[in-house]
Amino acid sequence: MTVSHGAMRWRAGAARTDSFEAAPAPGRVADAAPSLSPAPAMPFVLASTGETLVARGWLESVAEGLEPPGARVRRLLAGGEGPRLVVGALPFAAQVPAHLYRPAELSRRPGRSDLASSFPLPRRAESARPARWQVTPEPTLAAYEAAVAAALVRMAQSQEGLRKIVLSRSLKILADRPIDAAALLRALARDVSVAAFCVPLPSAGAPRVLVGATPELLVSKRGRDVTSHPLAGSSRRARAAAADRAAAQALLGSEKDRREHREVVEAILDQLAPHCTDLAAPGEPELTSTASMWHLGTPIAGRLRDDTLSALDLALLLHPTPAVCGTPRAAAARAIAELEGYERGFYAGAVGWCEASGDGDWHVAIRCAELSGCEARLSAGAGIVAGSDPAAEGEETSAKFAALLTALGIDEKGAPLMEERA
Ligand SMILES: C=C(O[C@@H]1C=C(C(=O)O)C=C[C@H]1O)C(=O)O
Repeated sequence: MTVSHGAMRWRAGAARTDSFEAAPAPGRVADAAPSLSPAPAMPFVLASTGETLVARGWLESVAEGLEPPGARVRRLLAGGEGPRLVVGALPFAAQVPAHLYRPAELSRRPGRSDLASSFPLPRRAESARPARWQVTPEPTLAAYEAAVAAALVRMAQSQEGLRKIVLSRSLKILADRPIDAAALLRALARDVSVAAFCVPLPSAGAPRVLVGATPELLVSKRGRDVTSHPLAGSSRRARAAAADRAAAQALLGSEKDRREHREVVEAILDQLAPHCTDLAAPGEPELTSTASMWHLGTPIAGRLRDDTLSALDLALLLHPTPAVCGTPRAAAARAIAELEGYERGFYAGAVGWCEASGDGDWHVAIRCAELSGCEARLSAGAGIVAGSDPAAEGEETSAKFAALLTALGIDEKGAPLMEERA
């Protein structure tokens, strides 16, 4: 079988999963469904604490259609050859198509594998790493703070009960050489408290990939057991132990952050309740940390009443939670579209996998960057509620950029970090 799309043609029958050749005749390309993808240049990788999943190659995309994505995935996985699972990414906005595909090869290992040694990802020579970086904030920090102020006014005057809006900003990065997605993934994966991921994205031109390291589990399903671990309420970690502990305690005691957090937990419990028995969450949030951030988190667990909902169905039910959108959802999404001033793409969406059995994991796509050649776009957001301070929310987004920027070896202005210069 040969499937064509964009500028590449991939032979599913070929022994290697990542071989592709030059473009077929133009007429053939025009016929192809827009959601089809050529063989990705990078594998799909999801390295969490529970499992490391690497999916190479590409057999078939989940085509757009009138049926809900969960039903289309079930149909795709009902027959054919290859691993009986789909991998991919859900965008933030409902009007952007999801990117889900069946890979050609699958490797799954329990626990967190060392990506550097376990998986031969392409390596680039030291001399080929970028030396100069240009970082352009989109929007600027000042414009972001003005948007936060506007969001506070909008909530205060809201007729729709608008009480949380998650506003983000982005950094557009241009390097003097192509950015090495595999090196970035390996650097991010050193923080074992996060799920490091790499998702090849559809592209008509240069390969595009979403790379990140998220601390937030949207939903996981094994048999009838469902879990979620929402986060909301954040503080930058400090280098000195005493200051770090103080930052954590201040976060735990913050009424504003607890209110921001409760919005997410209540929304997830409300969405899951009709489908679950034994749905449970602790009444108080817990502290959870990454290498650079403290968050308030709540582990949620339930048991599905019946097993017809897949992990993907559940992800689509919950997404976008108030951790990345707001409450009420529709009004917050409208406010985001009007106030943010850029397209989120797959940032604040979800990345994960779903098998034919319905089991699967979906993680919230934050602390990530879309890479293509010499370019990257990083995004970071913060939940705005009554009592939020625009400057503090701006600083929170800077703190959230730190994981990606550190892994790239630069600061928010594009200057090499001290460790990198040494
Ligand atoms: C939106 C982001 O993070 C989300 C927002 C948080 C907050 O507002 O405190 C915390 C964790 C995430 O749920 C991001 O990292 O870009």
